[in-house]
Amino acid sequence: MEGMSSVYATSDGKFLIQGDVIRLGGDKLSSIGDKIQAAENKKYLADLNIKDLLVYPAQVKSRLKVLKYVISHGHVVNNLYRRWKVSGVVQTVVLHLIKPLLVLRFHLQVCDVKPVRLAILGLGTVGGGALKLLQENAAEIRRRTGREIEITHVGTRRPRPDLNLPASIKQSADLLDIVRQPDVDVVVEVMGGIHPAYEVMMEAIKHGKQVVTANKALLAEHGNELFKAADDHHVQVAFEAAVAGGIPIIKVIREGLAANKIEWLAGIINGTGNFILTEMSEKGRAFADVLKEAQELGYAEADPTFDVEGIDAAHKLTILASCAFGIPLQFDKVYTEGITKITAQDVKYAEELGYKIKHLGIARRSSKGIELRVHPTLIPEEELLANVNGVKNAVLVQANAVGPTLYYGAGAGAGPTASAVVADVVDIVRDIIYTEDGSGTIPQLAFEALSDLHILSSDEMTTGYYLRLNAEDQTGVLADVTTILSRTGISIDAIMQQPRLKDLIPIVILTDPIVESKMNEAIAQIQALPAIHGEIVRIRLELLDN
Ligand SMILES: NC(=O)C1=CN([C@@H]2O[C@H](COP(=O)(O)OP(=O)(O)OC[C@H]3O[C@@H](n4cnc5c(N)ncnc54)[C@H](OP(=O)(O)O)[C@@H]3O)[C@@H](O)[C@H]2O)C=CC1
Ligand SMILES: N[C@@H](CC=O)C(=O)O
Repeated sequence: MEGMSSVYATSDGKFLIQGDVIRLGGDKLSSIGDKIQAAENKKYLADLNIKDLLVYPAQVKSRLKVLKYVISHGHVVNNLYRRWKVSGVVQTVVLHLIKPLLVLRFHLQVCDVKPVRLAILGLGTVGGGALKLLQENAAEIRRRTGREIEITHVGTRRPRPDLNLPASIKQSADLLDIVRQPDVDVVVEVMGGIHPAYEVMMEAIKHGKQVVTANKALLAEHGNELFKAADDHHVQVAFEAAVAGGIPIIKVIREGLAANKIEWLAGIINGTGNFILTEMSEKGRAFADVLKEAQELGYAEADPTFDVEGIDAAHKLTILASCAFGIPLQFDKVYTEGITKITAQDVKYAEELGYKIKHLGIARRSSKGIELRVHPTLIPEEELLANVNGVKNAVLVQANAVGPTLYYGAGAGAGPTASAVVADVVDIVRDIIYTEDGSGTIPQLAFEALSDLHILSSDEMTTGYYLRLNAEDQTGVLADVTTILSRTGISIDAIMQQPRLKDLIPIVILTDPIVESKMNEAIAQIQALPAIHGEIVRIRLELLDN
């Protein structure tokens, strides 16, 4: 038995420890060491009502810690008191339970086996999806957590008889009241928006409830306050669903890549935007028509300008960067550009040069600080990211030990997002079972301490460029343009003259990476040339190769 790390028990009254021994409940303890056979220990163990106990893998390492655990869980012990009519002080009771196990180098946790109770706030695409998933996969989830999950409340703005909810689930529009209820352990906030979501989440945290949310807007803009409040109240705010839908990218960055220094990440992180770009470029469909379909499919935000103007991607990038670099959430410092200005003409020219235009969120660390930017980007057509289409998202992460890794999957929609929401619920149920207060063992934003690294302004960011200008058909114009670029220190990677359009010659130039302030300077000078007409189009370009 020595060195054995885990203790297991079933909740049906039969209790089993792997290895040499053990069975409790109706049966007597048998064939353990001398010490556990001592009359005193035997008495307490034999008297246990095992139905009320679960025993889990070793968590506590010392007798002192065990005592601390017991004291902080007085309510559990009090239940045992009542049920077993045991007299004496709490610590004595539990020490007697624990003593034989310590002798054997096991560690025992005494837990209530009541279901973990959820309140789901918002029953739209994500909330409805989560409800369905919790019902459909209940048995599998129960097998994973070892604990029943029961939905006790749903928060809706209007009654939803169409959902045929069981009578045991209480429905209310008073969200603050729901999160104060004693029969709620975990609040799942999937209604979106800043208000009243912020107030409701704060109230839940103050009442010691664990929180799961898909609300990237709220986290990106008020996450620093919310995570602090959660830390102060020893609860978690879990948010896997807030970034890249069903891709478990938060877990990857926070846990899977924890040994690495992350250098940069670049991702397609808005499903609606990628769906629109794909349908437009592959099927020639109109922007408004595809957006309408994305809304019908449940992909778009309540306000779809968040999707098409890059705000949703900026919210997500804020969260990703915080977890990747250990910095506070700083949505206001993300350079943000959407997809509304991408034209079929630029998509065609980019393709002729061997590039695809994708809407990317990029977070990169350099010696000068951190770049946070969201914008349409030319990327080489052979890059995997260039071939991520429709509602799919993908995030490429460059980290110093593992190198580049790529994560791909559905970025929006009921099923994929519910998958992430329910995975967070599962993690929290496990934490409720295994940790002292359910507050979890992993820092919410991946680092124990956040550092205030400098976030670069857009002027300080460095990237390659695609420029399109319309020039009069005159000798010397191209020479003037290239002279300005070279005087500003910008090196040209490719140059392409297109057939005349309405008396003007479209000229496309690709440049090597250059700091944006220099590019602004060059564009201003080129724009001032008398032979250049209309606004110069600039799209950033990334090779994603370092
Ligand atoms: N859709 C997706 O693919 C994804 C969405 N998310 C995020 O998940 C959250 C929910 O999105 P989604 O499900 O698409 O949104 P929906 O608009 O489909 O659903 C939101 C639900 O919340 C309800 N609601 C809104 N405000 C309140 C309120 N004050 N009181 C009670 N109920 C309220 C709405 O009620 P009513 O029906 O009355 O309007 C609706 O049922 C958002 O934060 C979103 O950004 C994250 C990842 C993917
Ligand atoms: N509107 C969002 C939904 C998921 O986050 C998107 O389209 O990506």
